[in-house]
Amino acid sequence: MTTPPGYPADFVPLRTDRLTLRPLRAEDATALHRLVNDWEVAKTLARVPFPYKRSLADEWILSTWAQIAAGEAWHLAIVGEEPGPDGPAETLIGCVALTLDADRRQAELGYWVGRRYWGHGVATEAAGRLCRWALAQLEITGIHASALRDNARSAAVLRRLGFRPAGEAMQTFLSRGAPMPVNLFHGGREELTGDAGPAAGAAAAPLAGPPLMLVAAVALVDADGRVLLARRPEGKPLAGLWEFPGGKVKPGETPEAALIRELKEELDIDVSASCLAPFTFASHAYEKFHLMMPLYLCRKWGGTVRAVEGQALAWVRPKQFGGYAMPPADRPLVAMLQDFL
Ligand SMILES: Nc1nc2c([nH]c(=O)n2[C@H]2C[C@H](O)[C@@H](COP(=O)(O)OP(=O)(O)OP(=O)(O)O)O2)c(=O)[nH]1
Repeated sequence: MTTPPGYPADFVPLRTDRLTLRPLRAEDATALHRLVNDWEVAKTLARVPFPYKRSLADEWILSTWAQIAAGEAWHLAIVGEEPGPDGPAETLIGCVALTLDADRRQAELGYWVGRRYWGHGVATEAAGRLCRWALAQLEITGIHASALRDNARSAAVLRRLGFRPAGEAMQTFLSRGAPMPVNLFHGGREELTGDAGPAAGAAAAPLAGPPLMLVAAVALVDADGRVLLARRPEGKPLAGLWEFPGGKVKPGETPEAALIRELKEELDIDVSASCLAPFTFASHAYEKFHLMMPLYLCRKWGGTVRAVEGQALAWVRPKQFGGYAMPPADRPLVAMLQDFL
C-alpha cells in the first residue's frame, strides 16, 4: 500500500485471532460507505447522519488520521479475511474507536459492525482488544460508553467486556434528528482487563480467603539515586502501571533466586544474592489473591539494563514517583523509599 501524506503509518495494527484493527485507508471509503449507509447500522450511531453521503466517508477517514497523529482519538478499521476468487482477501467489517476526554484520564469507546457480520462476536473481540491496548499504552484510568436504551445487543457487548451500568442520559443522534435516551456504561482497569487476577502461580487456595501469591521485587538504585520502574505490558494483569522489576517466586525457589532469574530474563543484568538487601515488603489484598511481596534494594549489578521484553523503563527520582501510576500494593513502598533514599 502507498501511504499518503498524513496516514498514521507508525500505528502498529492490533490483532486478535480473527481480526486486525488498523488505521482506516482512503481506499476503505467505498466499503465503509456501503456498510454505514444502512439504516439498521446508522440508527444506532450518534454522530452519523442518514442517508450517509459517499463524500462524508472520504472526509471522515482523513480526519481520523489527524486525530491519531495528535494522540486524541483512535478510530480504527476492523478488518477480517474472506475467501475471494484469488484467495483470502481483506474485508472491512466495521470500525472501533477510543476518544480521549478533555482531561485525558478517561476515554470514550464507540464501535459499529456491518449488518452482515452481526452475531459473530466481532464487536466484543475488537472493542476488547482496543480497550486492553489503551489501558496498557495510554495514561487513562477508565473507559466509558453509551448505548441506545433499546440497543440490547450493544449493551450485551459492553457487559461482556466488563463495563458496568453508570446511569442514563439523553444524547443527540444525527441519524434520528433528535435526542434519544441512552444507557451509560463505565469500566475501570480492573473490570476491563481482569487485573485482580486470576492468580496464576498463586499458592494453593487455603480453606478460606483468596490464595497467597509470593512475588519478589527490587528497587534498583543508580549512582544518581534514581530507581528503575518498569511498565507492565499489555496482556498482563495491571497492564500500563509502573512497578518494581521482579516476578512470581516459583515453587522451590527462594525470593533472591527468583529475582536473580527475573532480572536476567527481563533486564539482562547479573545480580548476586549478596547485593540484594532486604528493604521492606508489601502485603496487599487484591480481589482474587493476597500479594506478599518482599522488596529488596540493589545498587550493584553486572551489565547494562535493557528492556529485553520491550517493556517501557524509567529511571525515576523518588520525589517524582507521583507521576507514575503504580499498583495499589506499591503505595506504602513508595512512601518508605522516599523517606529512605
Ligand atoms: N514485579 C512486580 N509485581 C507487582 C508489583 N506490585 C504488584 O502489585 N505486583 C503484582 C502484579 C502481579 O499480580 C504480580 C507479579 O506477577 P507477574 O505476572 O508480573 O509475574 P511474572 O513476571 O512472574 O509473570 P509471568 O511470568 O507469570 O507472566 O505482583 C511490583 O511492584 N512489581
